[in-house]
Amino acid sequence: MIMQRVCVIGAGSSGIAAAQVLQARGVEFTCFETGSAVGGNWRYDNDNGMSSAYRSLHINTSRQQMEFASFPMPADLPDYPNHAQIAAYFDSFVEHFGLREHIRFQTEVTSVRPLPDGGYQVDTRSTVDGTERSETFRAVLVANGHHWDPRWPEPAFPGADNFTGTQLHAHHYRTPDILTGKRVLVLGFGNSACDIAVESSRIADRTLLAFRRGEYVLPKYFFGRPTDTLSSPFVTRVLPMFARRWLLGAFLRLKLGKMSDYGLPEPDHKLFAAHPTVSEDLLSRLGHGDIQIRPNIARFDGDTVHFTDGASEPVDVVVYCTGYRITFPFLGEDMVKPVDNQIDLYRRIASVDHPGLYFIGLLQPLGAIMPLAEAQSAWVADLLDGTTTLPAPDAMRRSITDYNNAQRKRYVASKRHTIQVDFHPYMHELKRDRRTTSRRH
Ligand SMILES: NC(=O)C1=CN([C@@H]2O[C@H](COP(=O)(O)OP(=O)(O)OC[C@H]3O[C@@H](n4cnc5c(N)ncnc54)[C@H](OP(=O)(O)O)[C@@H]3O)[C@@H](O)[C@H]2O)C=CC1
Repeated sequence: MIMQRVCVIGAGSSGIAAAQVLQARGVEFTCFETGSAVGGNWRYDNDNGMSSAYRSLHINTSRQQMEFASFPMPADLPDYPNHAQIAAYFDSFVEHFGLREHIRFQTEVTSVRPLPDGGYQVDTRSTVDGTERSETFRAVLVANGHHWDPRWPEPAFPGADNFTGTQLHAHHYRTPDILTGKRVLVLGFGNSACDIAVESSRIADRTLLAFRRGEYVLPKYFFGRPTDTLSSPFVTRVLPMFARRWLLGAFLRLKLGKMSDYGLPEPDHKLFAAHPTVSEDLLSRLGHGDIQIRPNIARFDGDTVHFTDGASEPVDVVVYCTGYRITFPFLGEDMVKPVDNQIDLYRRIASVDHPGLYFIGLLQPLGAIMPLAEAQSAWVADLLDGTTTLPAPDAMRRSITDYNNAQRKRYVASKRHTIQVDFHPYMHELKRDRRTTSRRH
């Protein structure tokens, strides 16, 4: 039997990007989605249970940066749309390209197994009536997202089990009413922590923001323009990293001063050495005294949180904004098992050991994922329709090692920095690959 079809797992922003590209390239495919709608993380209260979106969520990359190249966002949307506007955009993307009929909704992928003669067996289960099905595909594009499986502090803080207050992860946070009048502690210094601390600071009795490492808090605007529009393929080509670092550092100093001017510790790393923390509001909430800074949690005792500086105070609610684990429940551990979020893929897309297994949108860019997922899908489509081939496995492994070494040099060691890419250089790398008939190391 000749397997023609390709499987796409997930109909979030990356899955629908893949679907559009495959359809345009005439590659037959079926996309499976656990929930009843497209949009993944950007679908508030998604019935697939995997969205981490909270009611007040606005994207922190600009509309101009996040739109698909094949389908611009409506120009009347704000610079930083909210989740409902983004989900509506994805709905219209799917309608425009007629992709809905290729998406099998309310169908969970339970297992993906390689077949002895190539291709994959994909097992699914209907979330409506439990019907199970097995089908074969010549390739699998995994687009199940990486912001849905909450990472709780590892190891848990001593005494956490007996803490008498409420503990929740940012993944489960939806609306601020649960914080009203409470003594709230938000842990972490990523974008979830900033958004939730700011929201808490308006209604809680007291808001503490605790973290183990200082960050640069980037504003959403510079010179009246969304911050990420200051970068471009031209800028990243002509200015080396040290020059971009110097320039952004100078802009930041001019606009905001130093982080310590707001009572924050100065970061112990250079700019661009951590995933950007973007907030227009955090610094002013600190200035108003409505958020107070604390070091990391050391332990819990009843309703009291002890911090690493020896201080302690009573807290009612702890919101863990400690990031997410990269997991693939449908892939056997013998296939792909990220350890501490480390996953080795050629160009952050292709499995070396499992030909035909690709990952779309498994990236954390300095920029937005959506156009990169679209470009990755075109890169994969070249392989699927035979336009190009992959390099030899050894060359791919060398490339992966180079990438991992560069990551270690560039970024603060953290489980949140294993899949980072720079938007324009990565886009350029994919385009350069596509211009060659055989992918080189
Ligand atoms: N508006 C938007 O568009 C938003 C986008 N996002 C995106 O979602 C993704 C996830 O963001 P987020 O949820 O903030 O998670 P992140 O992984 O970005 O940040 C996790 C934070 O928790 C800290 N942390 C982890 N473990 C511990 C621990 N045991 N003790 C103390 N601190 C710990 C990390 O510190 P360390 O750095 O030291 O590891 C880091 O500060 C990011 O890509 C982010 O940009 C999130 C929210 C809003």
